[in-house]
Amino acid sequence: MALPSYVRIVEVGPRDGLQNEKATVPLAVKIELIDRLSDTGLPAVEAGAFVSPKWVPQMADTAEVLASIRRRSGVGYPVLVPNMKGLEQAVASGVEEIAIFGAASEAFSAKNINCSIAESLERFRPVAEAALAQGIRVRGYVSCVLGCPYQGEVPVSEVARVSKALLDLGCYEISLGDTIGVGTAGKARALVEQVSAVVPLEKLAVHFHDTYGQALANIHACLEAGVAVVDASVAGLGGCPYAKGASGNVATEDVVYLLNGLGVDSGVDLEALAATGAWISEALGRPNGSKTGSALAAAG
Ligand SMILES: CC(C)(COP(=O)([O-])OP(=O)([O-])OC[C@H]1O[C@@H](n2cnc3c(N)ncnc32)[C@H](O)[C@@H]1OP(=O)([O-])[O-])[C@@H](O)C(=O)NCCC(=O)NCCSC(=O)C[C@@](C)(O)CC(=O)[O-]
Repeated sequence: MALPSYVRIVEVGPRDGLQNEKATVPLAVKIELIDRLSDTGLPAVEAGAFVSPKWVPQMADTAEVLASIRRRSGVGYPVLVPNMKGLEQAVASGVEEIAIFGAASEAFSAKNINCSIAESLERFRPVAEAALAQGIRVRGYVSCVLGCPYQGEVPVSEVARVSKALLDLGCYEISLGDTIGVGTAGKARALVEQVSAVVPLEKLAVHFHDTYGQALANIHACLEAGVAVVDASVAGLGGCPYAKGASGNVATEDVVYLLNGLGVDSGVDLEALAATGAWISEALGRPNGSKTGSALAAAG
């Protein structure tokens, strides 16, 4: 299949990237990160999560973050919502988009959101209904699509089943998450081909963590299979609190560099993005997880 001419990048650094940071990231840093990312041309910047602060303390100030960011026209600021309590907070914060998040692995579902897959889908149903009734868009995540940190292999049929269930709840897009970054290009492509039998290709996004260094290869394979939405995290920030050892998402800078090389438009200003990646890495006191960002910084 020909590559798409435009790829929509969903920046997840301020949520997926920061949620695993041990030290509390100051509110002002979160706000500046989101504002700087919004200025790079990214169409969506995931801004936080209305989850239990006992489970993920780093996201506890999501309402304050949303109250202070400069909401740029044309940029979406989705937030994660696991239940009705989270939705109430999201609505109070004036969000226009939420993401509900399930898993294709029973073991991960239990660790991450403390319920079975079936229970999670029943929990999401009223959340999606109420959100849609108020004009709030709903995105769906499926975790562990190419492997689970607790149960190992995950059948593609389960990924397809949960993806379809989220689509049927009203999600406009399903993001397939390789939570622990174990996937390889052939498996990623086969996954997209099989899931697209039940969820239209144009409603699929891919979300690769780079634990085994395969994320870019996987993304390329998925683009060739017809996917045109890619999640990524500036400076490769992140990891999942419920997937020990999993590294961050693929770095957004690396994805933009790949797309530029392929002649695929993303609308993102790579220089501004790389400067933001260098800045947040320094602010967090961690090495820049983007190869492209590091190379651009070294080149001056
Ligand atoms: C789902 C729950 C809430 C169930 O947690 P639970 O303990 O089963 O829930 P509960 O309903 O029994 O409530 C327990 C306490 O949490 C409170 N509570 C309940 N809900 C909320 C809420 N929304 N906001 C704030 N507080 C909440 C509730 O009020 C109560 O407080 P208490 O009475 O003990 O003081 C919990 O397990 C949770 O918050 N999990 C979130 C886990 C999470 O955020 N994981 C990371 C994101 S997923 C991810 O990273 C993967 C992804 C998306 O990136 C894709 C990929 O890479 O695979």
